[in-house]
Amino acid sequence: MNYPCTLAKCAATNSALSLILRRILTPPSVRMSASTAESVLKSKRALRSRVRKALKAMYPIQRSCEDEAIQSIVLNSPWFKSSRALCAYISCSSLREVDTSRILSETLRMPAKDDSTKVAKRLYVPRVEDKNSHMRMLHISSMDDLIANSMDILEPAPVDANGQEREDVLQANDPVDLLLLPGLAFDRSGRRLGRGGGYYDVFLSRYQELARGRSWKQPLLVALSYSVQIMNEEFIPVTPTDVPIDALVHPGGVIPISSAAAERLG
Ligand SMILES: Nc1nc2c(c(=O)[nH]1)N(C=O)[C@@H](CNc1ccc(C(=O)N[C@@H](CCC(=O)O)C(=O)O)cc1)CN2
Ligand SMILES: Nc1ncnc2c1ncn2[C@@H]1O[C@H](COP(=O)(O)OP(=O)(O)OP(=O)(O)O)[C@@H](O)[C@H]1O
Repeated sequence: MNYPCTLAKCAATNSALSLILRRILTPPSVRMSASTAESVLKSKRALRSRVRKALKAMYPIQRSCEDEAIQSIVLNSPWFKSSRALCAYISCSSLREVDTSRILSETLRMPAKDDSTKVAKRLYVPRVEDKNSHMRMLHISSMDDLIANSMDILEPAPVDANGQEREDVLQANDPVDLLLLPGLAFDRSGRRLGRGGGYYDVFLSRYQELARGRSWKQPLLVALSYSVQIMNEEFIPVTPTDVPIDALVHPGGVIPISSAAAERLG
């Protein structure tokens, strides 16, 4: 019996198959030559490892100051206050991600009946479905809806406590107006480097296609970034499938990038 070896072969076959499938499904307009793709992949890997080190080197006090500043900027902004439905990540402190806990609890808090300045919001959070860059955004109504996955990131189970399937944002009747994105590196021109799974890029391109098909306004893509994660322009390597962000929130403020952001962020 040789289970681990068989499993390893299966995994290798699966990943080869998924590469072939991606090749077939990716239109020629977004393909790159094999050698360019390989060199971009290498530079992405090198940059990820550099940023991970920089994040690990941050003093905890610096991190918590930046977490507070970034969350306050989001919570006090008119574009967050007026949003009715959003997707946000559940931050993972061991990955040194910008904390979203205050934003999430504020999003889930129902407005007081006599408070006309706040609107009730619908919240969708990520759930990884498989290793082929497949992630869904599922509706939650409480932080108690979350359990830790194998990567130690909190995520919702597909069904709620009453046995009801959670709503998938791609199946919802109404659009989301805002997405709060994690990542490893960002720049002022809208480039974003993720952790390498392709989960967000695949999800974002699907959501944008859905919004186009339904003639919905595209949601604002806002990334949250510590100071050390902001790179000089053109430094982050990009491939045609990388989805650009609309705005960047860092401890010093908001950087509007796209024209949609300039309009909505003022
Ligand atoms: N909070 C949060 N949730 C998320 C994401 C995310 O980036 N942050 N994702 C966004 O995709 C998806 C999960 N993807 C993930 C991809 C890699 C790792 C991770 O642990 N990466 C390690 C390196 C692992 C390795 O290379 O061996 C790391 O980055 O240090 C975690 C989640 C969905 N949920
Ligand atoms: N829209 C897409 N369709 C098919 N494959 C994609 C798409 N977007 C990304 N990928 C693939 O996913 C893999 C990882 O991509 P990349 O390194 O850009 O991810 P990332 O931006 O670091 O991660 P994430 O998007 O999860 O934050 C690559 O093999 C890439 O080709």
